[in-house]
Amino acid sequence: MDGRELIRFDRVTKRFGDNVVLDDLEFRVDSGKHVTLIGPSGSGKTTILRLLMTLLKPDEGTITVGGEYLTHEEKNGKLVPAGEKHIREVRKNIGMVFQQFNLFPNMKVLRNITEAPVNVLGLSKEEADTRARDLLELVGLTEHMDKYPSQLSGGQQQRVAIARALAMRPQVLLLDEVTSALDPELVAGVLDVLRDIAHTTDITMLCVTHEMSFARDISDDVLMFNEGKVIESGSPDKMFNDPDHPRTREFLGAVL
Ligand SMILES: Nc1ncnc2c1ncn2[C@@H]1O[C@H](COP(=O)(O)OP(=O)(O)OP(=O)(O)O)[C@@H](O)[C@H]1O
Repeated sequence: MDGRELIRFDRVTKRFGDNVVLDDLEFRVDSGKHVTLIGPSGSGKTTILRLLMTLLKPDEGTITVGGEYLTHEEKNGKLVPAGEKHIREVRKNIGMVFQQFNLFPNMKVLRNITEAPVNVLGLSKEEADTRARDLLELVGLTEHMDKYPSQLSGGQQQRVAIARALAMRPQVLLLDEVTSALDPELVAGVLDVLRDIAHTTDITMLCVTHEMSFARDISDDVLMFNEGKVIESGSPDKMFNDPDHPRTREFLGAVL
């Protein structure tokens, strides 16, 4: 599966009013790769993840995931705006973990994880339960499956959110600053789980983070964003030790 293009942004422009957030943006992510997006606040990193989740639409350009257009579909050889059904199908391939864990507060941990596999993928309750139990083991929360989210720490809630995203077996996992709402002592536990997933599964990851040592550990590629464009990309070794672009050097000098 490695080496095949999974995500493609083709000349994508996104504006909010006069603010051009993404400017004719081109980039690709191959299947199985772990890519980290870095760059100053406001450079458009979260906007990219939100476009992939179809929470936003580009003003210009196209985005494909697994060769399928996200916001368009082909009908009679023509590209037309995608219908709800098409968007739902493409979205099944994409999991996202947000800064705020966004768990269902009225459901116990196990049910938080089984809900979408049952309702969206049509798994039986037993199949979804087995899948959820395996994932709870992976994130180290087996003994908490009968609790409500409010009975867990923020770090534990975030690990449930990771398990919930993985339960859909997405091709790509989007991670948006997943530790930035956590107390410092809870960050390591969440990053350890994500390192484990990055190193033991073939899931594609697209990650926005300020945790540079984590980015170094898991990334195949690091993309530096500035003013809506990728101004430099490369291996973590290259990007963190010897970046070419002055703006990258300046940014990393400020955050490392
Ligand atoms: N819904 C929105 N309406 C208007 N402007 C928005 C909206 N969402 C984002 N923006 C603007 O788009 C720009 C890029 O935001 P984005 O959140 O993608 O940046 P970012 O690189 O993720 O920043 P950070 O590191 O601070 O999270 C910012 O100027 C932001 O104010």
